[in-house]
Amino acid sequence: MPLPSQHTLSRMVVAIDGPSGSGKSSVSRGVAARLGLRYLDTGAQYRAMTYWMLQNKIDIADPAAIAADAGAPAIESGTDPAAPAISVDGHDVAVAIREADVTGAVSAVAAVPEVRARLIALQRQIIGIGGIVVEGRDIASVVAPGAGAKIFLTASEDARAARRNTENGGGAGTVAATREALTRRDSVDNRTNALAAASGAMVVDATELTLEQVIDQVARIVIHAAQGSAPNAASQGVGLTR
Ligand SMILES: Nc1ncnc2c1ncn2[C@@H]1O[C@H](COP(=O)(O)OP(=O)(O)OP(=O)(O)O)[C@@H](O)[C@H]1O
Ligand SMILES: Nc1ccn([C@H]2C[C@H](O)[C@@H](COP(=O)(O)O)O2)c(=O)n1
Repeated sequence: MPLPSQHTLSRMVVAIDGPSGSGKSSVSRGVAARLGLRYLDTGAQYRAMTYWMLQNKIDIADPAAIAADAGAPAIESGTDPAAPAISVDGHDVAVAIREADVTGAVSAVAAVPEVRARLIALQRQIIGIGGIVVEGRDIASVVAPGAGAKIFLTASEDARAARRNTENGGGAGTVAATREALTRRDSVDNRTNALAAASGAMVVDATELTLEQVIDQVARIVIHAAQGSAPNAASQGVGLTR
């Protein structure tokens, strides 16, 4: 397959949405690295906002309190897929935002409209003229509805829980707990953003695919989109929503 011109790709916005643990970060970074694009993890920004709220003892059960401070933290995201970076008020929080306290609170913070308005504006500023893979929950539907390629990445709950459990170094006994936590977060997140494919998104089911196979499939979709042609969905095991 001929590659599109570098100019076309350099303006491309690739939106990757999907439920928790479906592989958005791993796939987005892999695709961005392969195609020479930037990378933005919007979930990390919601986590960074949540980290700041917890550090500053804001009551996360009180949406008005969260809203009042939504403009306070200075959040900066790096866009190198080889070294994703995130800082709050100048401090590197890449590790801290993955801790259980932030994971347990982030859905409540992300549901506050003032938080979303602030972070969506920041995301659009970073996206700029394009050349970027952006992952989250509302990228194709809200943040960048004009994205040149839209992917809804999914996988079965069992596969997502098993993969996350392996990542956390857990034994087989904790898969059920991981699955429950993941399902609970999806169900709260689903009230803020429907966890469903946006109009025009290609659905990629990663349940039976290796990470490398998913990156191949998504990179192919992006290249086809940049060439202005439709990929052969049937031969790639992907579906297009209209
Ligand atoms: N196709 C795959 N096969 C096997 N493991 C995978 C696959 N895709 C992702 N993984 C692994 O699954 C785990 C979750 O992936 P990742 O963090 O990329 O998901 P995510 O959708 O970004 O999650 P979250 O929304 O919670 O941030 C990681 O350990 C990753 O290496
Ligand atoms: N565009 C986005 C991205 C993320 N969120 C929320 C939902 C998640 O629970 C949380 C953390 O995201 P993750 O790091 O798990 O991908 O942030 C959102 O509402 N919109």
